[in-house]
Amino acid sequence: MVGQKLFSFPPPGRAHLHEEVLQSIEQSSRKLRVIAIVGEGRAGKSQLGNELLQTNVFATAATPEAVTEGVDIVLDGGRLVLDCEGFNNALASSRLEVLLIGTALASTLIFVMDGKLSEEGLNMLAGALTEAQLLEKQLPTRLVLVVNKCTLDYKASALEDALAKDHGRRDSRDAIKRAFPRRHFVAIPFDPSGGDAYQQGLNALRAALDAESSSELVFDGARLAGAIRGLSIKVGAGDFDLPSIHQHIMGEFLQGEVDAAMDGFMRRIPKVIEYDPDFKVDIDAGINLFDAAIQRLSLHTCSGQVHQFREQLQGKLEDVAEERRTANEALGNRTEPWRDVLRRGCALLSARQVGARLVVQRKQDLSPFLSSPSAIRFDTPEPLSVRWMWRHFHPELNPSSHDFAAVLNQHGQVLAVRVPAPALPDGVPVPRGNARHKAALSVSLRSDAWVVVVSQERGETSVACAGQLWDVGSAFPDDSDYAVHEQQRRDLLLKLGLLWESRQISSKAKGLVWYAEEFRFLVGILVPPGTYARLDMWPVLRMLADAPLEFPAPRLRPRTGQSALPPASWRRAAEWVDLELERAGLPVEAAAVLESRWGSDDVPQPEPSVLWPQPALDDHRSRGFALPGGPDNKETQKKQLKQLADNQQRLEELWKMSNSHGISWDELDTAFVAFAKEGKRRYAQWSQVPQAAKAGGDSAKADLPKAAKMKLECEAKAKDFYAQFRPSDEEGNPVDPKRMWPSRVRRLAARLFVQEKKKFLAPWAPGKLTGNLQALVAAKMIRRETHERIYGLAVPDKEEETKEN
Ligand SMILES: Nc1ncnc2c1ncn2[C@@H]1O[C@H](COP(=O)(O)OP(=O)(O)OP(=O)(O)O)[C@@H](O)[C@H]1O
Repeated sequence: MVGQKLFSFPPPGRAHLHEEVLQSIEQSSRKLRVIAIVGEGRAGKSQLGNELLQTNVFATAATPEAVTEGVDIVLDGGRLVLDCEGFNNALASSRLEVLLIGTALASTLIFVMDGKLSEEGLNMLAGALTEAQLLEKQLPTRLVLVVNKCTLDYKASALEDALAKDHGRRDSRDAIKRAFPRRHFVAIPFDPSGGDAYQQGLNALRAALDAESSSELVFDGARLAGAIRGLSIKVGAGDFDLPSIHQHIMGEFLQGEVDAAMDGFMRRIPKVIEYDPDFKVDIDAGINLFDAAIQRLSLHTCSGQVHQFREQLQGKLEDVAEERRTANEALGNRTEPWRDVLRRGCALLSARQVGARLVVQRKQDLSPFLSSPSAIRFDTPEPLSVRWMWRHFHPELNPSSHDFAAVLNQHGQVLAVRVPAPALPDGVPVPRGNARHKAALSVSLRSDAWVVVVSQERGETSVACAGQLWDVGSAFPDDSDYAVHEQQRRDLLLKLGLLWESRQISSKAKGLVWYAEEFRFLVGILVPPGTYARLDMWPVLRMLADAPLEFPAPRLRPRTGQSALPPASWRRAAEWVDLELERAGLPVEAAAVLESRWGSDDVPQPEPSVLWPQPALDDHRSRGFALPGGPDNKETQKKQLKQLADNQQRLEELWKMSNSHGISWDELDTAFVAFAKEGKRRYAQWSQVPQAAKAGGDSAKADLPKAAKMKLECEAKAKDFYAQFRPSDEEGNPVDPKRMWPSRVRRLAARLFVQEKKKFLAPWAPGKLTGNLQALVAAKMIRRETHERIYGLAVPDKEEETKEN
């Protein structure tokens, strides 16, 4: 460890910063406290520095000439020790700059006086603090005042006693007191041999340095290096003053605290993994971290600057909170209410073919568009409502404005109206559609805003973003199911994918949040919230993102309702046959001993007819003949093989002879009757007054058959659906949708009713009886044929075996 020169004063005497030395500070990975040793010339400052570091790093000599010139430094772990040139040696140049540099940078200032606590020394110290502004912006520096080479017997309270004296120069004493609320006094006796008394003095100095060190200003290396550079520029230029230097260093320090609070906050903030309906980000936690640091250092006196950095922190915290909130909302497929208002408004306008253009502000400021003379800017943003949209864009109600755009802020409030669009840039192909579409495209090319356009001619809603314009079809969904069609959805995603690329969003996770957000916005204009939760965009988004996501997709609900019944024969024939063979004790995987001859010339299949081919029966007959597992002795195996060959032959005869064995006429009859009876009962339930209500004769509604009740229900549903698009009448009361669009309501109600009826009577629909009976016959035949296969074989059924023996 050796002392290195940080500042020197080559002729003509301007401060010179040694960059190579500064770099060692800059690269330090630790937080640094700065101990600056300043004071009178030849007072033994370098020697004290050596004693504190317990090694000879700073040059000392018993000469009258100055030994230390400029500022030497030693980096010792978390401590940066500054040994500064003395200021009042008659044999050296007196440079106040050095005193200023030491005072400005110090976390702890060791001020050394030679031999006695002198008035001149106190004045020098106060001289560095005289400016009133400095006192406003003081650094939280500690003072350790050392009288070195002392021959007098000072009390520990000597400094306080001296500061309490009134010599008619209260100013400098007050300055010291206010600048250094934490101060210590140490006297070190004159002793060239370094005896006990000298060592005691040094111990007192070390104790003073260790006391309250937690409330000291600390810098990280890079920030401290930045502060020193700034300082050197000011000192080098010669026009420095302490307040500005302090302000500069203070700024660096506060910036460090802002970053530290930000880091602490980021560690505590909840991670967005799944949608949390109670998601909340408490930005006060981050502010509190900053406030705690300020309080620890008693920095209240520099309130102006602290306030400024506090506000900067608050801004950053709000940005993070907003980003997390958006991510959470995106995961939950939620949307703000205003988007629903916008969607309903567009739906109404497009239904009535009223043209409109709305610019929705996103991150980018839209002020340049609003500065046009025709634009009307609201002092307080107006809330958006369907009624507002209707009145504003209707050409008869508002002839002066309907051709211009209305601009909304991110919260869906109207910022300005009558906003004209800039011309389309050269070279951009003119989109189909009218002037509104061109205007929308042009705004979207110049900002990140979404522009929603309702076409007057076609009554269609389109959205422009980042120079892309696409129709979202009629926002008035005619389909009672509200679903966005698969193709339409793919189109949107594809276009969003292009946008994503064009935005060059670097982080995948951030990109996905953005993506989800855009998607939500777009779909939010198409369909009511809630219904599009099932559009299930996550799989698509994951497919698009080739890198693993930072947060997983929401867990998909496990599939329920899997039927315990054998699968329907006509759909999953092979599975049904497997189950049947297994039930009879025949291993499905075992290699067949005899191949099936079904379908060969010897055993031909029947001609195709209404009932043939039956897939399950065909599959069953095509399976090879296998032996059930049994005792492994040769005698029995031979017997078993013979039996199997007999079984096959017998079964083949059956195939040729009989077309519907295994089921009796009676069984078929019973099945037919059961089907018809159940169907009749179900139909009665649908179309007749319930028996209980007939007997009881209670309220009028209970008397109605299910069909009539359903009719009323469907009508109400249809009305509900159209109610969301209805405008209000002159008094502001919502208009009855049945009066407004009678035929639309009637049509939708009829369609819903037919759907319900189909659902209720589905199992008894025409053709179902044939299907049912066919399945029954096939099942019975397969059962009978399985019995033929295992007849006489040693299936793990002991009784059969004994019978044979
Ligand atoms: N307590 C002490 N008792 C006796 N001698 C001392 C004591 N402290 C320092 N000295 C001696 O004083 C001399 C000057 O010390 P040093 O070189 O450390 O002074 P300095 O303050 O660093 O000088 P400069 O202002 O030139 O940098 C040295 O010879 C040193 O041994």
